[in-house]
Amino acid sequence: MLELSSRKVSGASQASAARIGVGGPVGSGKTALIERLIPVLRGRGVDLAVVTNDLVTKEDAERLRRSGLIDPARVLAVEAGACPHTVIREDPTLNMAAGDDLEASFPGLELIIFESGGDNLASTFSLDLVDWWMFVIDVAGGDDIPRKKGPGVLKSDLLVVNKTDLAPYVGVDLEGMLTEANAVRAGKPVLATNARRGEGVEAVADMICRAVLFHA
Ligand SMILES: Nc1nc2c(ncn2[C@@H]2O[C@H](COP(=O)(O)OP(=O)(O)OP(=O)(O)O)[C@@H](O)[C@H]2O)c(=O)[nH]1
Repeated sequence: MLELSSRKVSGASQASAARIGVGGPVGSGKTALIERLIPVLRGRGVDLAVVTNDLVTKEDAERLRRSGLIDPARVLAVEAGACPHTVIREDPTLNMAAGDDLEASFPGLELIIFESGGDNLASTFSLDLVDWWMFVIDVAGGDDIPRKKGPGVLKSDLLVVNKTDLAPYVGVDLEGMLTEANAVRAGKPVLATNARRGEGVEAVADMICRAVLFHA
């Protein structure tokens, strides 16, 4: 804890990496979206690293390390061991420490992406951990998800509706779902993606670059 406090104090005089969260229900496509974002952001010159959260394994971290998209040393895993939101909201100490380790190992790091373990619609990130966070839902989860107004849908800085390609197969009116999502979020951004094919990922990267990294 002492080390974490020191980082925050010293952070005032030295640039530290922006920290963003990626949350959402189980299987909505959080890792798939991150796999798509990594090359797009790196292509724009963003120096980045990733912290994954899983319940009792390091599955997502191992998947990213094997992907060839990023130096495996830039991917750290946190095992939540409990409800995933506990370690991104109630007590994010383990994640903060993982972020600090990455910053110590990679001076000049500009962005750290924290992927939450799959959770429910009430999941949110502590702003002690991240500066900005997105919530990823998917079309196959049902077009009523925005209407249910869970905190993840309402409070996230960006809502991503993923798996747009599946809409015709699960009887979802994608345009209607996006309209409802925009309505419940009262002006906060909503983007649609197909992480399998990479569609919509540039727009997500644009938002990160503008809203978080303050790139022109
Ligand atoms: N058709 C389609 N499949 C997708 C898309 N995005 C992800 N998937 C698939 O959905 C499944 C779950 O994707 P993941 O990226 O593992 O989802 P996740 O949210 O990280 O999952 P957890 O970490 O277990 O919560 C995988 O089989 C992906 O290939 C998409 O846009 N379209």
